[in-house]
Amino acid sequence: MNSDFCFMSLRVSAMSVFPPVRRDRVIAHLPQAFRKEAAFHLTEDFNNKVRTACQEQRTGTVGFKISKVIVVGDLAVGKTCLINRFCKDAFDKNYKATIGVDFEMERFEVLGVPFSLQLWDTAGQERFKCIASTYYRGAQVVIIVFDVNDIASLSHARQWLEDALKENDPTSVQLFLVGTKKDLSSPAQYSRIEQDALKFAKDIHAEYWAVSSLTGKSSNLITDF
Ligand SMILES: Nc1nc2c(ncn2[C@@H]2O[C@H](COP(=O)(O)OP(=O)(O)OP(=O)(O)O)[C@@H](O)[C@H]2O)c(=O)[nH]1
Repeated sequence: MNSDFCFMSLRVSAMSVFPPVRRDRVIAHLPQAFRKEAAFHLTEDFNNKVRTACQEQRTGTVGFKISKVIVVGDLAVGKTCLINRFCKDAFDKNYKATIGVDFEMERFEVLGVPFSLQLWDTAGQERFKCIASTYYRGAQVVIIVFDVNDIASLSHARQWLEDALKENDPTSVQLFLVGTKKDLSSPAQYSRIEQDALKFAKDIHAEYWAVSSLTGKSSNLITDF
């Protein structure tokens, strides 16, 4: 079978299997950073080159683009809740440890181009680390999660980063440092840990976010990938 035909039938069958992209997954404007001190960009909107490239891809034969995202960090810092808030707009207050890894897929449309994220939720518990780390390879994005109420979880972030980068090319991976459970900290407590978090994020060239999966505040960070 001719390869163009193959591609077309794949595309048609994929279109008939998947429902339309959710309205809030249609990205027409460049999402803004949480803190300008640790951000990937400070521009207001997509670069014209990006817009042109997307326009060309929209009419061309480019298929579905997929990025792999791995979410790492200490146990119970809130990795699963972060993903559940983003993917299902849900929050569960009962802790259920991730065993090995879990997986979610989210579809987007960025400037008219189909785009999917594979989100790999990894276990923070030491005894599952070995299994989880076998899924690190091939990541385009690493999200290192810490609890803004637990300074130790921030100090362990460097080790999580090193482990994730052992399996990936450090020059082609985008990093996010995400503080969770912001609803549990007072403004004074939060601003103390934020200084350290921003310093670390700048040091490793990560974009910094602080979120609450309970309230849903700022948990749209993933649209920023
Ligand atoms: N108040 C509050 N609690 C949270 C938040 N995020 C997570 N939690 C709670 O923290 C606990 C752990 O959350 P999980 O998301 O399961 O943590 P995890 O990092 O995935 O844990 P492991 O799978 O063991 O690595 C649960 O009881 C959650 O309800 C948050 O933003 N605010």
